[in-house]
Amino acid sequence: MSQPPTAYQPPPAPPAASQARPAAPPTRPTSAAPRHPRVLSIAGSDPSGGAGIQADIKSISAHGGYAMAAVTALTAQNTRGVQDVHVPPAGFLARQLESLSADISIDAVKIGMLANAEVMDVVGEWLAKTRPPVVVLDPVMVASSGDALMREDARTALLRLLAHAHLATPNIAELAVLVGEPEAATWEAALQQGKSLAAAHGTHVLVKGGHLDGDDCPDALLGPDGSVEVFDGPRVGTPNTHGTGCSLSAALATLQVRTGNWPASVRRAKDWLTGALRESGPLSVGHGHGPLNHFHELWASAGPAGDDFSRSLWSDIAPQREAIFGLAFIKELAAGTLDGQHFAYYLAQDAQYLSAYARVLARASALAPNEDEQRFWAAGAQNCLAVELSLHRDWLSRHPLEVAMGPVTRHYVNHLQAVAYSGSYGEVAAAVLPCYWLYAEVGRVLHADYLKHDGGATGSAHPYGEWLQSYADDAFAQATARAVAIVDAAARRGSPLERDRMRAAFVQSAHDEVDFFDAPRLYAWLAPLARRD
Ligand SMILES: Nc1ncnc2c1ncn2[C@@H]1O[C@H](COP(=O)(O)OP(=O)(O)OP(=O)(O)O)[C@@H](O)[C@H]1O
Ligand SMILES: Cc1ncc(CO)c(N)n1
Repeated sequence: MSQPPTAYQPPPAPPAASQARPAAPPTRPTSAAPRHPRVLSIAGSDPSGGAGIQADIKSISAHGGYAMAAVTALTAQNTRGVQDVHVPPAGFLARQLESLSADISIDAVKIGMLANAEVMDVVGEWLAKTRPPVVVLDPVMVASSGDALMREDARTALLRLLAHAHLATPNIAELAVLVGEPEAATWEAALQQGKSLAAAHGTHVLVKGGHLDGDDCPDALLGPDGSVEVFDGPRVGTPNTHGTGCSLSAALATLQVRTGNWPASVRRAKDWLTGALRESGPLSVGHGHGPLNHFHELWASAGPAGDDFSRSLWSDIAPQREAIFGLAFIKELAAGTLDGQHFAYYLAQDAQYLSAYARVLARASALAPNEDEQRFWAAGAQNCLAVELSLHRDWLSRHPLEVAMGPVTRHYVNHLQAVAYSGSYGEVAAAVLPCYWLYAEVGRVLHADYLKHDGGATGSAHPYGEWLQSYADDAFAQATARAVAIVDAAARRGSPLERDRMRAAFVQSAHDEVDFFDAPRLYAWLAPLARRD
């Protein structure tokens, strides 16, 4: 049997000591590898998108390749099984393949479902002429559902095709058909069959343990020289195994262009596949064997879309939001029964806080990536100083109490200043957000409550009515919405690590907001000691 056509130089014989687990040499120099390998899938169509060319395109793309597809057959199938197969004339497949090789450099080919011997021979002839540097043959005969995808009389044509492949990836059943033996009942028996196939056809064979029982799901790479390398992996408890073989072989073809090393390609592809099985649940496709999540890595690291990030922040601080409305300070403020000393302490601390907060907003303004956001934060800083401080001074003039910065205010301000000093723009924006957002929320709820109970009266009956009325302010609600949108935009631009830091800064500030409302209960009694005349 002739060696498959390949672009690489034959490797030197491995030293005797490494005979048991030889490291396969690179099939091509990595430095020559294209940034986006151009990978052709020659396979059948699975309209449900989990197997066949649809899976191959996703798998190639997930590994950074440019995917192409020449369709060998149309199947009518879903996650429950294959209902029908239509095979277009083999001559037209030949036309597709010729069109591609006439124009495009093909770095790797993955071969999947070939419905009959004529189709196999067309592919074999094209491979013999084109000699792509990487050819992976997945000898698709039956799908996970057990439905036959290839007629038995095509077996010999498939064996002929093996001569053009660098790697074959049969499952246990397909392996048995290829070696002409009964299906292996054990992993060891499967390895023996893989060894003899690799030796007989001068190619690498990946024996896959997917169809065996056990907690593990090993695969093994058998070299034409008798080498055996086993790749352990956990068995993922999921019914979503539709297209595992297609996806694995397409990933291997793509990775091999980059690594030039089959064991390295198998290790990476297997780890990726395990993750794709683990993360398959959220896709919710069909009622049978659902598809894998080909893009689980990309989607996990992709920036959150729209307002997804701020929504998740808001739900992260659900306990803090609940805690605020359970505080005696908030309940008594709403009811008008709050101790005047507590209220005065709160106002005095708020004045202290706002002056420090204005500096942190000024820092956000300094870091802002555009003039719009620069202006927004600068206006916020100005507003804190000009409007809110004067409001509090008016109140404080009627509640003459001046205290030094209390421990809770100090804690909150320290956190904000630390982020302002060393954090990114996104972190600063996230750290200042709870002050806007929780204040707006508390204002909205207390104001609505106040209107309900006092019927929108002037507030003379309610000792804090005037203050509560000023609390819910449309302009402030708008500024809050803008701050939320800014944080979402920063999260989209940021890395996963930065988003984690933004979240941590945000949650810490929300904690501090709760404590801030609770501080009068704990520290107002100290205030007279700090009174300055
Ligand atoms: N439940 C599982 N957990 C982890 N890995 C699995 C699981 N099932 C299959 N695999 C892995 O998926 C890959 C494909 O193996 P499998 O034996 O299922 O191939 P196949 O039968 O050709 O696939 P297909 O179902 O697409 O025809 C192998 O790497 C195998 O180890
Ligand atoms: C088109 C096609 N190819 C391969 C498989 C094997 O999973 C399938 N189910 N459908």
